[in-house]
Amino acid sequence: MDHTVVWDNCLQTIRHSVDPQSYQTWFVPIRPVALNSNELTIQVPHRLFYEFLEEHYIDVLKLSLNQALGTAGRLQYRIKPSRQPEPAGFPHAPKATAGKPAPTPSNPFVIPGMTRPRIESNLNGKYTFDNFIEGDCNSLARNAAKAVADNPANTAFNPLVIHGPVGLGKTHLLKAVGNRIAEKFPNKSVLYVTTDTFTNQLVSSIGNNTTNDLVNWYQNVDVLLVDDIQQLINRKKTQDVFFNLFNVLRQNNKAIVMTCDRPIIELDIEERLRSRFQWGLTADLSAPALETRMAILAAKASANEVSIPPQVMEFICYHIQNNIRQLEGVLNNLVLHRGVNQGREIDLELARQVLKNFVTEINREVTPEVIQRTVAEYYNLDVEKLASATRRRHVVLARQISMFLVKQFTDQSLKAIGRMFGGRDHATVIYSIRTVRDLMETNDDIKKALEELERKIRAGQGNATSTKW
Ligand SMILES: Nc1ncnc2c1ncn2[C@@H]1O[C@H](COP(=O)(O)OP(=O)(O)OP(=O)(O)O)[C@@H](O)[C@H]1O
Repeated sequence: MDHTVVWDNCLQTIRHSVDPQSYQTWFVPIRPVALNSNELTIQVPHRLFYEFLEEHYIDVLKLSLNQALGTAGRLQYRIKPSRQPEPAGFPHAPKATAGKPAPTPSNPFVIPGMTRPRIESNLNGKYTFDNFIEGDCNSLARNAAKAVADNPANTAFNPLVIHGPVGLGKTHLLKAVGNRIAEKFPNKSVLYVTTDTFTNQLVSSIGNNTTNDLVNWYQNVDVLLVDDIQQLINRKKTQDVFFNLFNVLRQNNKAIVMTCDRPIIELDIEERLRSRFQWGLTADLSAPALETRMAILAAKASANEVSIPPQVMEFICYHIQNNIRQLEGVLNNLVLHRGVNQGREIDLELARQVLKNFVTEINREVTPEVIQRTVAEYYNLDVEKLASATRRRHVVLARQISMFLVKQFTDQSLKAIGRMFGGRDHATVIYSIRTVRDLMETNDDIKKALEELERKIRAGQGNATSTKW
């Protein structure tokens, strides 16, 4: 068996163990290069690849190697040498004519009458990798962006395209690349531009007959950061000019990072441009999980020196799920309300008030019915079972936990609680509450279940009071 056959066999296993996007991103670019007895050497395009594989796919790689070479199989990585020849047919950069220096291009960012180029304000240092919270939803994009920022002249991800829906941090990452490069490599020229701005510059350059100047000027940048390339759609002339610029920059080993609100494959632009955008790495951002949203909100609150109690934070993040900009909007409104109300504490009531402007549906108050429903759902029971006479163990436990939670979350009397659980007397309710308290001390599973239930109840409701256990 030679190395290609072994690697093909490995890929068979890997393909069944990872999702198609990860397979495409992390395994298709790998090349097998050698097999020495039981040691397979694979070539990866970049150090980040190696680190990412080791961090996220080591088990899959081991499994595939075991199956291909047996348990003695070993894997060796080799990093691809950085300078690669361009793909065939790649257009060459226009060169200055021999003997004549290339004309000094004019800066399209300079507004007549202004001495400072506007480009400065586009990278004001606000967005960095440090204040970008990492989660499963964004770790590929963040790591790839950081790899480009750490080594812009030699990046294997050229272009890097970050795509994802509104408000999930595309611009933040793009600017973080720029800010980091500006800090680490002050001699490199970094340019952040939105596709709209580029189009506007192009339109006015056409009017002034200075399109060549514009393109020449852009060719001088070392790192081009282009936001919102979906704005290329239906702009034929911008696509043409951008196509040439892209080719020249890439051929000169200049890094290009772009953002898009959709995957490149769905971008309705000229095929030649789309295929070039696919040469590098495409990394997506997806909606963050509750924990990541909480971490983001906590970081933003702390940056604004605002203190938000954890249950209020959870309540907010439970309701704002798909857009971090909205999360920031809620935070800003809370700060505003707090100011207007002379330093009022940020509590659930205030959060509820503010959230009404952001989401159409805020869950109802905590009632015994809500608690019963939450517990029944958690234990996969019909809610009626909680009030029934059945003595089956898991139903009894769910019933006792429900009584306990109703006592914690509401003002219901023991007698009233007994009534709502099938007419039980108050001694039974007391016994149930004690039992649950004891179980919490001695049984980790029950403790976890109660924490989870409490979280669900708080997160789903607007006015839960804090529990007393
Ligand atoms: N993981 C994160 N950590 C910290 N802040 C984040 C994170 N994700 C998003 N944000 C913040 O959310 C706000 C919106 O992000 P950004 O403007 O980058 O979104 P976008 O994806 O470019 O949106 P659009 O498609 O509307 O342009 C920013 O203030 C950004 O700092």
